[in-house]
Amino acid sequence: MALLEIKALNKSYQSQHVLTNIDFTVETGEFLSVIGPSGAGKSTLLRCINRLVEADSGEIIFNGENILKLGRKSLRKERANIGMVFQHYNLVPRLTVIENVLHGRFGYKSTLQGMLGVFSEEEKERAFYLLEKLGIVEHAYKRCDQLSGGQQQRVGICRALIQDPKLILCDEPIASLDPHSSKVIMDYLKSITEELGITCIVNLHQVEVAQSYSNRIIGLNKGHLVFNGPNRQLDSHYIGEVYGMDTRELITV
Ligand SMILES: Nc1ncnc2c1ncn2[C@@H]1O[C@H](COP(=O)(O)OP(=O)(O)OP(=O)(O)O)[C@@H](O)[C@H]1O
Repeated sequence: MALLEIKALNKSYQSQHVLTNIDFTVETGEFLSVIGPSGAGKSTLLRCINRLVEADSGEIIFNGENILKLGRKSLRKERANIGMVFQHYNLVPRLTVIENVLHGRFGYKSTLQGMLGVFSEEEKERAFYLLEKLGIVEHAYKRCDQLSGGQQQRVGICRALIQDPKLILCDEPIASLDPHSSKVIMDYLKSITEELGITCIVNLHQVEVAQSYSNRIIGLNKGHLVFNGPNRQLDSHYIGEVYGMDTRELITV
């Protein structure tokens, strides 16, 4: 059974169709990129999956449950299985790295435990292990606003991983980073998928990054799914379909 199955998903804002009849499935362990021009609906698609944005119709079957039908309590439980990595990191800048990572456990805590910052020794050990794995353990007690963008994004990935998720949604995780930091982040995301068996869906602006890291690519154009295939199949014809222009033009953009 697929880990995630999206069926006839629709989303509009006011009268504007942002996602139209989207269908695709994601298997466990896949590294899937979503590409498309600005405004194509990539972020909206990702946010519908964990219901940060409410879809209008369709089904999102994750882990055997239709996410769109879940009540508040079951949604909270299922969301713990879905980590999210954001373009602008979404960390609490005045808190330390380790505190930000532990925030990833909030989905498993009562409100009071969360407010009091009650974490087990096991959770703290896991947080240090992940920081070590992502090469930033020496910054554990620094405030997050003292770190570079690439380091903050690694904190964001640790926060997602400590949830122990089955799926990680990454919304343009490298859009604010320089080429070197972007490579470091993409390499980490890829190795996480391979080593921990976590499925990754990554929104990307850069076609060549999608081609070199993904098993499969999905292309959106104006809210329509216009490509869904293995990365090697995304040739200049399909790139033109996704970006809605002559690909010779794309090379000069
Ligand atoms: N909260 C909102 N209210 C109204 N319209 C919105 C809202 N969020 C997004 N949109 C519109 O929906 C469309 C798709 O936006 P979305 O952010 O999903 O695209 P995207 O492909 O992620 O774009 P980008 O690559 O520029 O981030 C855009 O036209 C956008 O203006």
